[in-house]
Amino acid sequence: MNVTLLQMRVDQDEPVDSRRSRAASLVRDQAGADLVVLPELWTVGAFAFDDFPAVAEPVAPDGPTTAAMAGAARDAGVWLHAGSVVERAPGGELFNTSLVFSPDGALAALYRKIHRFGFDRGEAALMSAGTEPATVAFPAGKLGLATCYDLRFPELFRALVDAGAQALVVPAGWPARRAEHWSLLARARAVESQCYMLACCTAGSHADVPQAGRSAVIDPWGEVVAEAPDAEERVVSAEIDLGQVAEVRESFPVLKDRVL
Ligand SMILES: O=C(O)CCC(=O)C(=O)O
Repeated sequence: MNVTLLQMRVDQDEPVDSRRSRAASLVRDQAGADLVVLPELWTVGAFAFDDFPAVAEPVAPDGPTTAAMAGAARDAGVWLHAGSVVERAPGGELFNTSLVFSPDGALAALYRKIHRFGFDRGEAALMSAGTEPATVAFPAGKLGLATCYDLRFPELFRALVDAGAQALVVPAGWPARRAEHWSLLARARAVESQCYMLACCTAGSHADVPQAGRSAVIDPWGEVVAEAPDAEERVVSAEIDLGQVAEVRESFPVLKDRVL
């Protein structure tokens, strides 16, 4: 199957509405792919905390990002992991919520980021934490969902493996300053989970935080199959075979030796 990561530029001088249209058109350009992935909080920028309340939107058919991404998935005929949005939940709280659409434009899954970044500031102060790990089954296999800072918490990935994930999808707005951590942890989670890793980060710079880019497709042996070389806007595509997950787990059965 073909997977395509859209490493979009998120710069604060581009209005949110025009970036939303641009994202929809980038997705439409990927007709023929099986799965397309966008980064974390690409509408506003993961570090543009001051703007979160103003862009917060419901996950509802008429929410602007839900509507645009459902339409783009349908037009392109692809499974779309639409990265994440600042969700305003019915009770008023904000969540960092990832959305997955099927090729008919239906919302197939949502995942509210469990580990919020910022310690006692930024996202951690403004947003509520999700509580449920999430997977989504699609024709080729099962995706496990996580978001950015979640990558630092291997226990979440163990839960996703136990739930049957064969590919882990991690949208991010990871800062360039810790780009080595991003690449290292993405590979580590692929190796320890014996899963594909689809790690899609933003490009550009917003709120004075240059982004890491370096989006990557990593196989269950930890080999990098495709990777953006930098933090420019890039389309990263790869052919993957989810059957390799079972092969790697059978030929090198470390997951069977888990004790805890
Ligand atoms: O863990 C990190 O270094 C970055 C995490 C982050 O930027 C985020 O979760 O938005």
